Amino acid sequence: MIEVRTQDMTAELGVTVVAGFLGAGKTTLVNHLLQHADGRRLGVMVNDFGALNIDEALVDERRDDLITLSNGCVCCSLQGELSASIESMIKRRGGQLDHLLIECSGVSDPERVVNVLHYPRIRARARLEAVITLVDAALDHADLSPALRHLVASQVDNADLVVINKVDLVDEQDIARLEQAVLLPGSRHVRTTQAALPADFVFWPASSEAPTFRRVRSAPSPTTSIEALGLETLSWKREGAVDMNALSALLHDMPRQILRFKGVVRLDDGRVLALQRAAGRLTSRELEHWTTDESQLVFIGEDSPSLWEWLTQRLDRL
Ligand SMILES: Nc1nc2c(ncn2[C@@H]2O[C@H](COP(=O)(O)OP(=O)(O)OP(=O)(O)O)[C@@H](O)[C@H]2O)c(=O)[nH]1
Repeated sequence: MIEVRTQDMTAELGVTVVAGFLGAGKTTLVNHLLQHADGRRLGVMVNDFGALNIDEALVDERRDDLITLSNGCVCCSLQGELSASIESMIKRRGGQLDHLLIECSGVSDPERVVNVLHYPRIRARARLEAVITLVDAALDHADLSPALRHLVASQVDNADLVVINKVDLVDEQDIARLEQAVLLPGSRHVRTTQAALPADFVFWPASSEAPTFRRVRSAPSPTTSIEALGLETLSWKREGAVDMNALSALLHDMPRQILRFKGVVRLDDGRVLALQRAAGRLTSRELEHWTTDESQLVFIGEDSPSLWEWLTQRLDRL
Protein backbone atom coordinates (compact mmCIF):
# COMPACT_ATOMS: atom_id res chain seq x y z
CA MET A 1 0.00 0.00 0.00
CA ILE A 2 1.31 3.47 -0.86
CA GLU A 3 0.95 6.30 1.61
CA VAL A 4 1.48 9.99 0.90
CA ARG A 5 2.90 12.10 3.71
CA THR A 6 2.58 15.84 3.54
CA GLN A 7 5.68 17.73 4.66
CA ASP A 8 5.74 20.69 7.00
CA MET A 9 6.81 23.51 4.69
CA THR A 10 7.32 25.99 7.53
CA ALA A 11 10.20 23.93 8.98
CA GLU A 12 13.54 25.53 8.15
CA LEU A 13 16.06 22.77 7.76
CA GLY A 14 15.89 20.56 4.67
CA VAL A 15 16.94 16.97 5.37
CA THR A 16 18.16 14.32 2.93
CA VAL A 17 18.57 10.72 4.06
CA VAL A 18 21.32 8.82 2.23
CA ALA A 19 20.87 5.04 2.30
CA GLY A 20 22.21 1.97 0.54
CA PHE A 21 23.91 -1.35 1.22
CA LEU A 22 27.43 -1.71 2.65
CA GLY A 23 29.97 -0.02 0.41
CA ALA A 24 27.46 1.26 -2.17
CA GLY A 25 28.94 4.79 -2.09
CA LYS A 26 27.05 6.71 0.62
CA THR A 27 30.12 8.44 2.11
CA THR A 28 31.36 9.12 -1.43
CA LEU A 29 28.05 10.88 -2.13
CA VAL A 30 28.25 12.86 1.12
CA ASN A 31 31.78 13.98 0.22
CA HIS A 32 30.67 14.87 -3.31
CA LEU A 33 27.83 16.99 -1.92
CA LEU A 34 30.16 18.70 0.57
CA GLN A 35 32.42 19.61 -2.34
CA HIS A 36 29.49 20.91 -4.41
CA ALA A 37 27.58 22.64 -1.65
CA ASP A 38 28.04 25.95 -3.43
CA GLY A 39 28.02 28.02 -0.26
CA ARG A 40 25.27 26.07 1.46
CA ARG A 41 26.03 25.22 5.05
CA LEU A 42 25.61 21.47 5.47
CA GLY A 43 25.30 19.42 8.63
CA VAL A 44 26.26 15.77 8.32
CA MET A 45 25.26 12.86 10.49
CA VAL A 46 26.87 9.50 9.80
CA ASN A 47 26.01 6.15 11.28
CA ASP A 48 28.58 3.41 11.02
CA PHE A 49 28.03 -0.34 11.36
CA GLY A 50 30.84 -1.07 13.83
CA ALA A 51 31.81 0.13 17.27
CA LEU A 52 34.34 2.59 15.80
CA ASN A 53 33.61 5.71 13.84
CA ILE A 54 35.76 5.13 10.79
CA ASP A 55 33.35 7.15 8.65
CA GLU A 56 34.31 10.18 10.70
CA ALA A 57 37.74 9.91 9.08
CA LEU A 58 36.33 9.17 5.64
CA VAL A 59 34.14 12.25 5.49
CA ASP A 60 36.54 14.69 3.88
CA GLU A 61 35.95 17.72 6.03
CA ARG A 62 36.52 17.76 9.77
CA ARG A 63 33.73 19.99 10.90
CA ASP A 64 31.64 21.06 13.86
CA ASP A 65 28.57 20.06 11.91
CA LEU A 66 29.54 16.39 11.74
CA ILE A 67 27.89 14.03 14.18
CA THR A 68 28.78 10.36 14.18
CA LEU A 69 26.76 7.52 15.65
CA SER A 70 28.51 4.19 15.92
CA ASN A 71 27.52 0.57 16.23
CA GLY A 72 24.61 0.40 14.19
CA CYS A 73 21.72 0.12 12.33
CA VAL A 74 19.70 3.23 13.10
CA CYS A 75 16.74 0.91 13.25
CA CYS A 76 16.48 -0.21 16.82
CA SER A 77 18.86 0.62 19.63
CA LEU A 78 20.05 3.80 17.95
CA GLN A 79 16.64 5.28 17.24
CA GLY A 80 16.63 7.19 20.55
CA GLU A 81 20.21 8.33 20.04
CA LEU A 82 19.40 9.44 16.51
CA SER A 83 16.42 11.55 17.54
CA ALA A 84 18.44 13.10 20.41
CA SER A 85 21.31 13.88 18.01
CA ILE A 86 19.06 15.42 15.39
CA GLU A 87 17.35 17.52 18.04
CA SER A 88 20.65 18.62 19.52
CA MET A 89 22.08 19.52 16.10
CA ILE A 90 18.98 21.54 15.24
CA LYS A 91 19.13 23.32 18.59
CA ARG A 92 22.86 24.00 18.45
CA ARG A 93 23.36 24.67 14.78
CA GLY A 94 19.92 24.72 13.18
CA GLY A 95 19.91 28.46 12.60
CA GLN A 96 23.31 28.31 10.90
CA LEU A 97 22.65 25.35 8.65
CA ASP A 98 20.89 25.20 5.30
CA HIS A 99 20.63 21.46 4.96
CA LEU A 100 21.22 18.26 6.90
CA LEU A 101 22.52 15.03 5.33
CA ILE A 102 21.91 11.84 7.30
CA GLU A 103 23.99 8.89 6.13
CA CYS A 104 22.46 5.61 7.28
CA SER A 105 24.57 2.57 8.02
CA GLY A 106 24.70 0.05 5.19
CA VAL A 107 22.61 -2.40 7.19
CA SER A 108 19.71 -0.11 8.01
CA ASP A 109 16.38 0.54 6.39
CA PRO A 110 15.98 4.28 5.69
CA GLU A 111 12.31 4.12 6.53
CA ARG A 112 13.27 3.81 10.19
CA VAL A 113 15.14 7.12 9.99
CA VAL A 114 12.15 8.62 8.22
CA ASN A 115 10.00 7.57 11.18
CA VAL A 116 12.32 9.45 13.55
CA LEU A 117 12.09 12.55 11.35
CA HIS A 118 8.34 12.46 11.82
CA TYR A 119 8.56 12.82 15.59
CA PRO A 120 6.65 16.07 16.26
CA ARG A 121 9.59 17.80 17.99
CA ILE A 122 11.84 17.19 14.98
CA ARG A 123 9.22 17.74 12.33
CA ALA A 124 8.56 21.22 13.67
CA ARG A 125 12.13 22.27 12.79
CA ALA A 126 13.28 19.94 10.00
CA ARG A 127 11.69 19.01 6.71
CA LEU A 128 12.49 15.65 5.11
CA GLU A 129 13.05 16.32 1.43
CA ALA A 130 14.11 12.94 0.10
CA VAL A 131 15.55 9.53 0.73
CA ILE A 132 18.33 8.77 -1.74
CA THR A 133 19.40 5.13 -1.95
CA LEU A 134 22.65 4.08 -3.60
CA VAL A 135 22.97 0.69 -5.25
CA ASP A 136 26.40 -0.83 -5.92
CA ALA A 137 26.43 -1.84 -9.60
CA ALA A 138 29.58 -3.88 -8.99
CA LEU A 139 28.05 -6.03 -6.26
CA ASP A 140 26.63 -9.40 -7.25
CA HIS A 141 23.33 -9.08 -5.40
CA ALA A 142 22.42 -12.69 -6.23
CA ASP A 143 25.28 -13.72 -3.93
CA LEU A 144 23.68 -12.09 -0.89
CA SER A 145 21.64 -14.07 1.62
CA PRO A 146 17.82 -13.80 1.33
CA ALA A 147 17.75 -11.51 4.42
CA LEU A 148 20.29 -9.13 2.85
CA ARG A 149 18.51 -9.17 -0.52
CA HIS A 150 15.33 -8.26 1.34
CA LEU A 151 17.15 -5.40 3.07
CA VAL A 152 18.45 -4.03 -0.26
CA ALA A 153 14.94 -4.31 -1.73
CA SER A 154 13.57 -2.34 1.20
CA GLN A 155 16.28 0.34 0.86
CA VAL A 156 15.40 0.72 -2.82
CA ASP A 157 11.63 0.58 -2.36
CA ASN A 158 11.75 3.30 0.29
CA ALA A 159 13.81 5.68 -1.85
CA ASP A 160 12.59 8.76 -3.66
CA LEU A 161 15.65 8.57 -5.88
CA VAL A 162 17.79 5.51 -6.57
CA VAL A 163 21.40 6.09 -7.58
CA ILE A 164 22.95 3.16 -9.44
CA ASN A 165 26.58 3.84 -8.55
CA LYS A 166 29.97 2.43 -9.74
CA VAL A 167 28.81 2.14 -13.32
CA ASP A 168 32.48 2.50 -14.32
CA LEU A 169 33.06 -1.07 -13.08
CA VAL A 170 30.41 -2.89 -15.13
CA ASP A 171 29.10 -3.00 -18.68
CA GLU A 172 25.80 -1.73 -19.99
CA GLN A 173 24.19 -5.17 -20.03
CA ASP A 174 24.99 -5.77 -16.36
CA ILE A 175 23.58 -2.37 -15.39
CA ALA A 176 20.36 -3.02 -17.32
CA ARG A 177 20.04 -6.44 -15.65
CA LEU A 178 20.59 -4.93 -12.21
CA GLU A 179 18.04 -2.17 -12.82
CA GLN A 180 15.52 -4.77 -13.93
CA ALA A 181 16.19 -6.83 -10.80
CA VAL A 182 16.15 -4.13 -8.13
CA LEU A 183 14.04 -1.18 -9.30
CA LEU A 184 10.30 -0.92 -8.87
CA PRO A 185 8.36 0.01 -12.01
CA GLY A 186 8.48 3.81 -12.30
CA SER A 187 11.34 4.25 -9.75
CA ARG A 188 13.17 7.55 -10.26
CA HIS A 189 16.77 6.58 -10.83
CA VAL A 190 20.09 7.80 -12.20
CA ARG A 191 23.45 6.18 -12.90
CA THR A 192 26.67 7.56 -11.45
CA THR A 193 30.39 7.03 -11.10
CA GLN A 194 31.90 8.11 -7.77
CA ALA A 195 28.34 9.05 -6.69
CA ALA A 196 28.68 12.26 -8.71
CA LEU A 197 25.04 13.20 -8.44
CA PRO A 198 24.29 16.73 -9.65
CA ALA A 199 23.79 18.85 -6.51
CA ASP A 200 20.46 20.18 -7.78
CA PHE A 201 19.06 16.66 -7.42
CA VAL A 202 19.50 17.19 -3.69
CA PHE A 203 19.40 20.88 -2.84
CA TRP A 204 16.37 22.87 -3.86
CA PRO A 205 16.85 26.54 -4.68
CA ALA A 206 14.20 27.59 -2.15
CA SER A 207 12.12 25.64 0.30
CA SER A 208 9.03 26.61 -1.68
CA GLU A 209 10.40 24.54 -4.55
CA ALA A 210 11.14 21.48 -2.47
CA PRO A 211 8.85 18.52 -3.05
CA THR A 212 5.71 18.81 -0.96
CA PHE A 213 5.31 15.12 -0.37
CA ARG A 214 7.22 11.94 -0.64
CA ARG A 215 5.93 8.56 -1.48
CA VAL A 216 6.67 5.91 1.09
CA ARG A 217 5.73 2.32 1.45
CA SER A 218 3.89 1.54 4.62
CA ALA A 219 5.98 -1.46 5.65
CA PRO A 220 9.69 -1.07 6.37
CA SER A 221 11.48 -4.38 6.76
CA PRO A 222 10.56 -5.90 10.14
CA THR A 223 14.08 -5.80 11.54
CA THR A 224 17.50 -4.83 10.35
CA SER A 225 19.52 -5.65 13.43
CA ILE A 226 22.95 -6.96 12.51
CA GLU A 227 22.28 -10.30 14.24
CA ALA A 228 18.90 -10.78 12.58
CA LEU A 229 20.56 -10.22 9.21
CA GLY A 230 22.95 -13.09 10.00
CA LEU A 231 25.92 -10.74 10.29
CA GLU A 232 28.65 -10.09 12.81
CA THR A 233 31.02 -7.17 13.24
CA LEU A 234 34.51 -7.00 14.64
CA SER A 235 36.24 -3.78 15.61
CA TRP A 236 39.97 -3.62 16.37
CA LYS A 237 42.18 -0.78 17.44
CA ARG A 238 45.66 -0.19 18.70
CA GLU A 239 47.85 2.76 19.64
CA GLY A 240 50.54 3.35 17.07
CA ALA A 241 51.57 1.86 13.76
CA VAL A 242 50.54 -1.52 12.33
CA ASP A 243 52.74 -4.03 10.56
CA MET A 244 51.82 -3.21 6.98
CA ASN A 245 53.10 -6.53 5.59
CA ALA A 246 50.88 -8.50 7.96
CA LEU A 247 47.93 -6.25 7.16
CA SER A 248 48.48 -6.59 3.39
CA ALA A 249 48.57 -10.37 3.77
CA LEU A 250 45.37 -10.31 5.81
CA LEU A 251 43.59 -8.17 3.23
CA HIS A 252 44.85 -10.32 0.39
CA ASP A 253 43.59 -13.53 2.04
CA MET A 254 40.33 -12.08 3.35
CA PRO A 255 37.44 -14.47 2.62
CA ARG A 256 34.48 -13.14 0.64
CA GLN A 257 32.19 -13.84 3.62
CA ILE A 258 33.63 -10.61 5.03
CA LEU A 259 31.36 -8.25 3.15
CA ARG A 260 32.94 -4.95 4.11
CA PHE A 261 36.13 -3.72 5.71
CA LYS A 262 37.22 -0.20 6.61
CA GLY A 263 40.29 0.98 8.40
CA VAL A 264 42.41 3.96 9.30
CA VAL A 265 45.97 2.86 9.86
CA ARG A 266 49.09 4.65 10.99
CA LEU A 267 52.28 3.54 9.28
CA ASP A 268 55.81 3.53 10.69
CA ASP A 269 56.71 6.59 8.60
CA GLY A 270 53.88 8.63 10.19
CA ARG A 271 51.52 8.52 7.22
CA VAL A 272 47.88 7.65 7.87
CA LEU A 273 46.02 5.58 5.29
CA ALA A 274 42.30 4.98 4.86
CA LEU A 275 41.81 1.44 3.59
CA GLN A 276 38.54 -0.08 2.45
CA ARG A 277 37.18 -3.15 0.79
CA ALA A 278 33.69 -3.25 -0.74
CA ALA A 279 32.31 -5.78 -3.24
CA GLY A 280 35.73 -7.47 -3.20
CA ARG A 281 37.66 -4.34 -4.24
CA LEU A 282 40.34 -2.82 -2.07
CA THR A 283 41.10 0.91 -2.15
CA SER A 284 43.46 3.07 -0.14
CA ARG A 285 44.18 6.76 0.16
CA GLU A 286 46.31 8.92 2.40
CA LEU A 287 44.51 11.00 5.02
CA GLU A 288 46.24 14.31 5.49
CA HIS A 289 43.99 15.78 8.15
CA TRP A 290 43.91 12.73 10.45
CA THR A 291 46.17 13.20 13.45
CA THR A 292 45.32 10.35 15.81
CA ASP A 293 47.99 7.84 16.86
CA GLU A 294 45.48 5.04 16.78
CA SER A 295 45.04 2.47 14.04
CA GLN A 296 41.44 1.24 13.72
CA LEU A 297 39.86 -1.52 11.67
CA VAL A 298 36.22 -2.57 11.33
CA PHE A 299 34.90 -5.69 9.61
CA ILE A 300 31.38 -6.89 8.91
CA GLY A 301 30.55 -10.30 7.51
CA GLU A 302 28.61 -13.50 7.80
CA ASP A 303 28.05 -14.86 11.27
CA SER A 304 30.33 -17.89 11.14
CA PRO A 305 32.54 -18.66 14.18
CA SER A 306 35.39 -20.08 12.08
CA LEU A 307 35.53 -16.88 10.02
CA TRP A 308 35.94 -14.66 13.07
CA GLU A 309 38.42 -17.04 14.66
CA TRP A 310 40.54 -16.86 11.50
CA LEU A 311 40.31 -13.07 11.53
CA THR A 312 41.21 -12.76 15.22
CA GLN A 313 44.31 -14.88 14.67
CA ARG A 314 45.41 -12.74 11.74
CA LEU A 315 44.78 -9.51 13.67
CA ASP A 316 47.05 -10.76 16.46
CA ARG A 317 49.94 -10.64 13.95
CA LEU A 318 49.53 -6.94 13.12
N1 LIG B 1 35.26 2.25 -8.91
C1 LIG B 1 34.42 2.93 -8.15
N2 LIG B 1 34.58 2.94 -6.82
C2 LIG B 1 33.69 3.66 -6.08
C3 LIG B 1 32.64 4.38 -6.66
N3 LIG B 1 31.93 4.99 -5.67
C4 LIG B 1 32.55 4.65 -4.51
N4 LIG B 1 33.61 3.85 -4.75
C5 LIG B 1 34.50 3.21 -3.76
O1 LIG B 1 33.74 2.23 -3.05
C6 LIG B 1 34.17 2.12 -1.70
C7 LIG B 1 32.97 2.31 -0.76
O2 LIG B 1 32.48 3.63 -0.90
P1 LIG B 1 31.80 4.38 0.34
O3 LIG B 1 31.33 5.71 -0.15
O4 LIG B 1 32.70 4.37 1.52
O5 LIG B 1 30.58 3.41 0.62
P2 LIG B 1 29.50 3.49 1.81
O6 LIG B 1 28.19 3.17 1.22
O7 LIG B 1 29.62 4.79 2.53
O8 LIG B 1 30.01 2.31 2.74
P3 LIG B 1 29.43 1.90 4.20
O9 LIG B 1 29.17 3.16 4.94
O10 LIG B 1 30.49 1.09 4.80
O11 LIG B 1 28.22 1.11 3.97
C8 LIG B 1 35.23 3.19 -1.52
O12 LIG B 1 36.49 2.58 -1.65
C9 LIG B 1 34.97 4.17 -2.66
O13 LIG B 1 36.14 4.86 -3.07
C10 LIG B 1 32.49 4.36 -8.09
O14 LIG B 1 31.57 4.92 -8.69
N5 LIG B 1 33.40 3.61 -8.77
